[in-house]
Amino acid sequence: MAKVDAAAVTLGVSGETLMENAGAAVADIAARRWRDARRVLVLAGPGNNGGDGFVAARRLLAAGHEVRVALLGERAALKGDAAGAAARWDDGVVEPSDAPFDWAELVIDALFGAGLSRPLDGPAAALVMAANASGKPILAVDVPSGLDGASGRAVGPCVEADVTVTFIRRKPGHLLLPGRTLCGEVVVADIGQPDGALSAAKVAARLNRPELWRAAFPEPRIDGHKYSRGHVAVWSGPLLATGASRLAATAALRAGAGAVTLVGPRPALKIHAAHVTAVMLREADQKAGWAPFLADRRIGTWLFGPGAGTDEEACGILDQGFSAGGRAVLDADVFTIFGGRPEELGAAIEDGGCEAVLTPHEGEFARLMGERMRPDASKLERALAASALIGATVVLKGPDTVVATPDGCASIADNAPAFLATAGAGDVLAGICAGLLAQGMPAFEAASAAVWLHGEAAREAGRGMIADDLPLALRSVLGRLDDGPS
Ligand SMILES: NC(=O)C1=CN([C@@H]2O[C@H](COP(=O)(O)OP(=O)(O)OC[C@H]3O[C@@H](n4cnc5c(N)ncnc54)[C@H](O)[C@@H]3O)[C@@H](O)[C@H]2O)[C@@H](O)CC1
Ligand SMILES: Nc1ncnc2c1ncn2[C@@H]1O[C@H](COP(=O)(O)OP(=O)(O)O)[C@@H](O)[C@H]1O
Ligand SMILES: [K+]
Repeated sequence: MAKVDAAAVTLGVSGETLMENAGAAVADIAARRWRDARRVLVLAGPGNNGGDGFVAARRLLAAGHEVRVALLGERAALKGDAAGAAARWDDGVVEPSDAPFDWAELVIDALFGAGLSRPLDGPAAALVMAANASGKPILAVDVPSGLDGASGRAVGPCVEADVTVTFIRRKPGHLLLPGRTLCGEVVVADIGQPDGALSAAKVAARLNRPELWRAAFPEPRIDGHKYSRGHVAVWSGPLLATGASRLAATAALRAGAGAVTLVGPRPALKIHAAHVTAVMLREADQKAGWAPFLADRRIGTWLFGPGAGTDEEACGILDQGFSAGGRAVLDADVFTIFGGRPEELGAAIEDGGCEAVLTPHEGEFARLMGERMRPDASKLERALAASALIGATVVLKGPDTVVATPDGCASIADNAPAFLATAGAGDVLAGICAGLLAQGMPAFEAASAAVWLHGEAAREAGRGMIADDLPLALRSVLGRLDDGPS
């Protein structure tokens, strides 16, 4: 944002104008969201975030509110645009220890924004804790003070906001946990930045919404047939572990793959046969495994991991997949098989000439990556680093699922409901992803679309859903996608 700011100034919009617009947006949202709040307490910090607070204070006063400003630091020490904004605030300021929380009906947190450089301590920490303890509604400017906007981490005390008004674009910290929960509702305000200012910053991550991947979403063709819609082979678990692969296979079919085959040993197939109809079954003998099938039918996409096991046989089957090349979705047991050896996983993917998508949850990710990640790296940085190291698209799952590619693209999702955390949900996600890859969708778009559809399917199915409900719920989600932008 500092680069965007600087570019805006070069393009003829001054920092003073940006700050005035930022403060005006804050005042406007405060007045609209809390119509009945007459008494507003603004907590202003020593930098430009505090400057935004002074602008908001002046505008709210002009609009008829009673306003008090508690300033952290000396008024005379303010610099640049913040000093200008404070100079246009004609009233006095109070010491942080005198901040009138009992009097206030709304608190505006303009202590620290993008310039936070270390955990809050001393008077800043005390003020944040007092704000949280006050029980009054809090509107945070840019980010809740104490939150690192780049990572979503709060290493020290942090404001727990009801609404956060940020500028120009959401930052990763508004989406990554715990940031998302500390922000409350996030409102993005335009502050008159000139066209072209944003291109000054390399935007690595985007919010996962259909706009991101809709153009690459596969459309069935009138002259198509089932094999032109892609054929997915899913390796089945053994007799007593068939459910996971069956969930994945069903989801791949619902996601639009033309054909899906579960491949595995006969005893397992007998269980599958009692459950599935449209999904095909193919026996693979222990020795030859699925190599002949993958080669014979020119299966373009294969999925391995859910319920697969980690024994010697499973490892052999996985090797055969790599040798077959094509597109691969690797999940679950793959991260145990390659635990602590991500480079070797990368080499196997490269040697096979595969295009791979990996779908670990945090536990599997840690198992796979061992000690390789910096402890303070954000979820976004970790997914990007793993993706670059392994040479595969990485879907790092959770409430804030990140999709990352080796060339540095990323999406962050915010649409999964908390009740999606249920056994088998991950298998369904892997299946949706395979179904989209099989239809020729590029890996980043396919993985991002799969994550979004998965979250929407859970919302559609509603509370009480189980993983088995998700594939069917995809129908109405896909139907809405056809209706246009959501
Ligand atoms: N396009 C933009 O980027 C715009 C940014 N604006 C505002 O400017 C803010 C960024 O301003 P700044 O870069 O001045 O940064 P901040 O105002 O977030 O904070 C910087 C100040 O806080 C001090 N500080 C940092 N961490 C501290 C800690 N833990 N304890 C005590 N003091 C600490 C620094 O020494 C510095 O004085 C944004 O968050 C936003 O609110 C808007 O005014 C206008 C447009
Ligand atoms: N708190 C949460 N809120 C929303 N979605 C979640 C949450 N926790 C996990 N998920 C999602 O639920 C799914 C669980 O997958 P996973 O852990 O692999 O389960 P399983 O192995 O049982 O299939 C993932 O898609 C993950 O992103
Ligand atoms: K703030």
